[in-house]
Amino acid sequence: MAGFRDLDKALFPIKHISAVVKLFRSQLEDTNEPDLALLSIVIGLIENQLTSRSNAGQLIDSPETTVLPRFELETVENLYRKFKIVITGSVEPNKTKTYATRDLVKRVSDVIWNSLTRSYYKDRAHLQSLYSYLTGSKLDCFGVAFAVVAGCQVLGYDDVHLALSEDHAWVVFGPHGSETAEVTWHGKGNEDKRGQEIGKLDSARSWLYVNNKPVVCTRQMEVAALVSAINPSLNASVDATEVALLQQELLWLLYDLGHLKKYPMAIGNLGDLEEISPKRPGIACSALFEEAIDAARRFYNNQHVYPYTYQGGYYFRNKKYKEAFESWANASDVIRLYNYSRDDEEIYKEFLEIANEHIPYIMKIESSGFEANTILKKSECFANLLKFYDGICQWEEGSATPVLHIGWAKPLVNTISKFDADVRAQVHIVCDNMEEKLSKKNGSIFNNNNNNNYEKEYQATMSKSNNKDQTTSHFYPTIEALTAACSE
Ligand SMILES: CC1(C)CN=C(N2CCN(c3ncnc4sc(CCF)cc34)CC2)S1
Repeated sequence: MAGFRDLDKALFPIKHISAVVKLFRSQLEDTNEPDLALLSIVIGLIENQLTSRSNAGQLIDSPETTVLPRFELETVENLYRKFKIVITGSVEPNKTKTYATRDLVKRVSDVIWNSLTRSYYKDRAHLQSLYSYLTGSKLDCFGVAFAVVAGCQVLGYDDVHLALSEDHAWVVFGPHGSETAEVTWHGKGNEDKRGQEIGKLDSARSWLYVNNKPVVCTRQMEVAALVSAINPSLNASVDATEVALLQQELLWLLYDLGHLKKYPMAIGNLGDLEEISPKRPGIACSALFEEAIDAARRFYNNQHVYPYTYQGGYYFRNKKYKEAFESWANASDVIRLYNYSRDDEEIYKEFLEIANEHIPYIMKIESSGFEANTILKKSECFANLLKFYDGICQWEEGSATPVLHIGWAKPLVNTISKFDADVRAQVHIVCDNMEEKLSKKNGSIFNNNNNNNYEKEYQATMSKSNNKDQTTSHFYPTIEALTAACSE
């Protein structure tokens, strides 16, 4: 581990954002073991100081001139030392340079777990860093997983790494990261599974474990995870701009060093920040959302949903409704292969908001009669809408827990009825991929899909369906399910 070196200490007392970027740069460039505990304490200290005081609205213009309250070296050193003592006081360091064991990982998780405050509001903001852990004995579920990895780094286990799905975090360890272990809890009222292997049971088919295509972090990607977890919010509606600027600068540093290449959500986070306040001429935020999608397609066999909802949300906010429908149809194309389980509430809420808030809002605007080239005349919009709803129907099929209810069907029927018959008639539905559909029933879909055939399949489909005069949409035979839902 790089440790807290004299050249890092020389940057203190920290008064500007640029000094924090320098600290991160030296940790990321000078060593292949950036010190997770040090960086998490520094970021947590800054975030907590700047989001607890009422200093909203300070004029921010650049990383060099934005004045931060002084962050003293001594404060950071004391917390850093405290973390080392908490960890090495309970678990013996790895003197023999061996791989971590399941027992070791579980013991580090127990040290963190048993030192947390008995009961507190787990979803509160600013509970993700070691600063929160060391000063308030509180961590959120991501923060516990991160703290376990930072603890294993302190003990000298460089094989223990953070594994991230779109709504959960765990660790990998052992030769080539071949072992997995739960180290934190997930969701409300669920018994934690700490110490157990990942996704051996039916949970393997839930979105929560992304069909065993998690983002497995390097140390540098673990730094990207702590930077992504920075939460600039002062309250529900106001952000501390200097914290948002710091997060954006650090994400660009990680991007430029190549550490976001396999981390779609971090690229998406940077895209969201760039939409609000562009810092990098030449890289539009829309290009970042596309980059996140490409990374998910290339490295995670297109099993992640969020890259498409980052992009769909961007198009929606910018009134590009035709493009938003396409992104949301692609998001639905991912979820359809999963089985919905009780652990998947977060993505359920995401699709519910798109289907029952965003799409009805767009329909209202587009049918107000003042839109010249309204999307209601575009067959590809209708096709993408059907594909969006069809994917959700397929998600439900074969799942123990139902997804759709009458609350979904009303906006759905209302939306479809807004398209004229002649527009609907232009959509030719080709029912193919029957074998893919059937194999989902008996669970084999996740086996042959593991050979990452998404890229080949994607290219083949794209080359086939580029005829201009009509919209040929590749659907799966659940249009019946869809129309049945409509007639309810
Ligand atoms: C399109 C969206 C609704 C916008 N923000 C989204 N996210 C915000 C940032 N998120 C994340 N960003 C970076 N890394 C991670 S790891 C993780 C699972 C818990 F550990 C979540 C997450 C989660 C997803 S998805």
